[in-house]
Amino acid sequence: MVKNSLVLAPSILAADCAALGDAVGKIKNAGLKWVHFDVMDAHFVPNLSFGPQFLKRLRELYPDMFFDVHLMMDNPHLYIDAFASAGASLINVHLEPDFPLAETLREIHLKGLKVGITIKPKTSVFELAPYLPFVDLAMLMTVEPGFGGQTIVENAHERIAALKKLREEMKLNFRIEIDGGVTAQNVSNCIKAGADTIVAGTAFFKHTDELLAAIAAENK
Ligand SMILES: O=C(CO)[C@H](O)[C@H](O)COP(=O)(O)O
Repeated sequence: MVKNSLVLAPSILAADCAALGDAVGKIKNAGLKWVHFDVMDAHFVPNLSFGPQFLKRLRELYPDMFFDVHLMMDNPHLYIDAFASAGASLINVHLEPDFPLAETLREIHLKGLKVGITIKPKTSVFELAPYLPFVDLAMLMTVEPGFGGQTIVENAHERIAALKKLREEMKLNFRIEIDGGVTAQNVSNCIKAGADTIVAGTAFFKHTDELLAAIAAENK
């Protein structure tokens, strides 16, 4: 059975956008290594966020942090080079848009980065299967992507458990990441269902101590 270490990846989407450097500092001071970057193109999702130049500057300030880059974009393959050069540690692309997905996963891997794939809440977990042998991490969006601060979808636990079962059946060991609506109150059940990599924006930046305590309780 796969037992990946538990990782909390705070999303800086929920931080003060005028002080992103301080936000990464807060993550580091909490003893965490992963930082989640939500990149939005106003096409795949109805919102815009940050581009590679933000990542590049934060990489200069924080050379040792793990930058988990979630591309919510229709054409993510056109930006792999830019985000890799800017300092991404992992690049995560969605399954849903029409672009050369398999080639893009290979390109991310060949650049020496960790490879992630993501699905929206209404996409079947089983659609991930052909790509799972080629990724280090599979992420389930637990809200409709585009905005922070939403409520977690009702079937999050079932979807996490289904992905965990698929991972066991396929004898793989990719990480299972969840993103959206995670709180100190619901994180334990998500971890029990099989999530090992937790993205949290609002909960981390607004309720830091409660979230860290809830995760620490599951990490014993
Ligand atoms: O990908 C995202 C939105 O598309 C965010 O990462 C996600 O919603 C996390 O934010 P919060 O923890 O505030 O729900």
